[in-house]
Amino acid sequence: MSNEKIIELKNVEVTYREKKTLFTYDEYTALKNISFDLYKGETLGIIGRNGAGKSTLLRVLAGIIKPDSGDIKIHSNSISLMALQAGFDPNLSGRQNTIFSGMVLGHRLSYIKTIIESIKKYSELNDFFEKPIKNYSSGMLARLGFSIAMYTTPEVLLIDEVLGVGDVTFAEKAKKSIREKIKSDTTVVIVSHDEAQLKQLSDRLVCIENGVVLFEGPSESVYNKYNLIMKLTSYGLHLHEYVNNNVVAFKVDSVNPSPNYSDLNFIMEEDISDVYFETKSGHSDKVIVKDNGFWIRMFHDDSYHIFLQRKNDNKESIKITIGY
Ligand SMILES: Nc1ncnc2c1ncn2[C@@H]1O[C@H](COP(=O)(O)OP(=O)(O)OP(=O)(O)O)[C@@H](O)[C@H]1O
Repeated sequence: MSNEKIIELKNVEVTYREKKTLFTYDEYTALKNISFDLYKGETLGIIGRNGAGKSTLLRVLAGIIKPDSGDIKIHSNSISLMALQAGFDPNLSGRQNTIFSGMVLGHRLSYIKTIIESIKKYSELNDFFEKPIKNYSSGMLARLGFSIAMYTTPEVLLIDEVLGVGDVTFAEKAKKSIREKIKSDTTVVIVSHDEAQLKQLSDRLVCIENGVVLFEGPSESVYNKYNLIMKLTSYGLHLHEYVNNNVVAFKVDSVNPSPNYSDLNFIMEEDISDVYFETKSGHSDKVIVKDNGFWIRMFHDDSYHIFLQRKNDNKESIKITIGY
């Protein structure tokens, strides 16, 4: 990874508009105030639950969607979005779509002709490669998209949920190829629900929730915070706010819910000296920290501001706000 920025996003906002009646529209803001930079050669993972805005973000990075407001600077003319059914013409064959995709990526026809048989072989589509892709299954489409991206070597490869495509053998082959791309100069952005694998492959993770970047930073740290949200929400609790400086990781180790309260056990990755909380209803107290973990009892009719104080750092406290 270098210090050279390949894509820069500043306060990007995207709103989908669907016509309702002649004069009215349904609007949905899928991305709000998104700012981050993508660096040359890095592998960035994007995590977030269903509907968080991940695919929309990839489409913005690919230049397919223009932001409604904010700024995007793309310093590359070779970006490939690998997604199920991205940018293919359903009436053209696999071969014709391959040629078309290659040309969109800036390759000459003579060059595409030298790699097209390798793409066909890699895709394992055999005779289907010559047939219109409208007859393909979603796994076959993904295999075609994947194979094209592997051989046309874009400078930036955006991968949307296609790591586990096809049968087990193809999926394994695909993962191996991705690892090779990651080792090369290619800049890779991956969206996947296989979070453990995402953590393994990525240098950095961005976690989005409801269209905003919630956390961004080293994979392990972001992954742990994301797990925290998942765990809290699976028990009906909401994480309202999280304020820190990006490097602290913590997870909820166990939760014992009762009808009136949840006992939450937080485990911290680094040295904390103090924890105290305040509730919306005005209750506040100190919490005992032991082996970098602490329990907190959260009553369901309140929400909690939890302040974590790091050891050797008197100035900075981390604040999380959780509640129903
Ligand atoms: N073309 C569209 N028109 C209207 N709303 C859309 C459109 N595409 C996406 N959305 C909405 O925007 C939000 C973000 O969608 P997006 O596909 O980016 O989420 P995602 O994080 O990729 O989800 P998933 O993990 O389920 O694929 C969702 O609420 C979705 O319903």
